[in-house]
Formats: sequence, structure tokens, C-alpha cells
Amino acid sequence: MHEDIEKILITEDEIKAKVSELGQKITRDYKGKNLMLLCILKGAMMFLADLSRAIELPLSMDFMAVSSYGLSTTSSGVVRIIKDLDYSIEGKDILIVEDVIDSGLTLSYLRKVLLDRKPASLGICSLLDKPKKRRVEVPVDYTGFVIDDLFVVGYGLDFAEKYRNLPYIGILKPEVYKF
Ligand SMILES: O=P(O)(O)OC[C@H]1O[C@H](OP(=O)(O)OP(=O)(O)O)[C@H](O)[C@@H]1O
Ligand code: HPA
Ligand SMILES: [Mg+2]
Repeated sequence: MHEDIEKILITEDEIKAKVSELGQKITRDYKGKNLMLLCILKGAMMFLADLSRAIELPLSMDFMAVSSYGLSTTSSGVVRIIKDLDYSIEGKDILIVEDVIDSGLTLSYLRKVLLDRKPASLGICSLLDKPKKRRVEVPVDYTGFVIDDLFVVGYGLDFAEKYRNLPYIGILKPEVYKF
């Protein structure tokens, strides 16, 4: 275990099992549709890589980079689009792939921006959900794990850009982020 981690919350095996279960559900639900996975960078890149391989359907992928946390553990409330999509989503069945929904500010902003572009449908799949932290409601179609109000890292999730490469999801020792 990494020396900055206090506790592993979700193990590598638990993540694998959940990703496979989500992939099977999505495969059933999107059969015959024009599926495009929309990965929200950077946090969701690991999840997208594994989830996309668990979906047994033809699909396309595109990437959008947004940021609201920067170097902090709380949302600034201002969502910035750093990289927009490469292609139009008009008429496509879009499934947003996120690592975590916390305040809901990122996804609620993105939903508005994306619905204006007239997709055939717009779904949300998030590996983690922290319902206790919600400041705005967001409709989530697929959830991996519901977790408590804890700042977590690993499997794509960062604190100040670090720990994204940990294969599990864990909680940092308080001395790492409280100074
Ligand atoms: O529900 P919210 O409170 O809006 O929080 C969720 C968002 O915050 C994180 O992104 P971040 O801004 O840290 O960018 P990153 O993915 O590049 O780390 C995370 O990846 C989600 O996109
Ligand atoms: O718990 C979290 N960890 C990392 N990034 C985040 N962005 C929102 N919540 C989190
Ligand atoms: Mg982040």
C-alpha cells in the first residue's frame, strides 16, 4: 500500500467485478443504439479504459476535459471546459463516463451544455457517488459504489494531480492534505 494512504476503501478486485457488472448492464441497455462513451478527463480515464472493454457493442469514444477542484479537496464551484469534444453528438446516444459525483456541479453544468447539442439520449455512468455532498440534483443512470462523504484517491482520482495511478480507491492520511 502507498505510504500516504490511510485505508483502502475499494479494492482492485471489487473495482474489476463492478466494472464487469456495469459493462454487462450497458451492453443490454444499448443494444441497437448509436452508443458514444463520453469520458470526463482526467479522473474517468481508468474507468473508461476498463468499462469500454466490458461493453460488448460497437461504440465510439470522445473526451472532454473539465476541472473544478484544481489543487483543492473542495469544488471551486466554477466548472471550466479545458478541452471540448472533437465531434458533434447530434443524434447519438451519449453515455457520460465519470469517476465521481460529489457536489453534482460538474455534471449539472455539463448536462446543460450537452443537451443543447441535441443528442438522441444522454445518460450518466459514475463509478462513485457521494449523495451526502450533493448541492444540485443530477440524474444518474448507472452507479458503481455509493460512498460516504470522504475525499478519495486512486483509480484515476487525484489529490493535487497525484495518486491517479493507484489500482485501488483509498483515503489519504490527514497529514497529507491538511497543512
Ligand atoms: O460533483 P463535483 O463536486 O463537481 O465533483 C466531481 C468532479 O470533480 C472531479 O474532477 P476535477 O475537477 O478534480 O478534475 P480531474 O478529473 O481532472 O481531477 C471529478 O473527476 C469529477 O469530474
Ligand atoms: O473524493 C474525491 N477525490 C478526488 N477528486 C474528487 N472530485 C470530487 N470528489 C473527489
Ligand atoms: Mg481532480
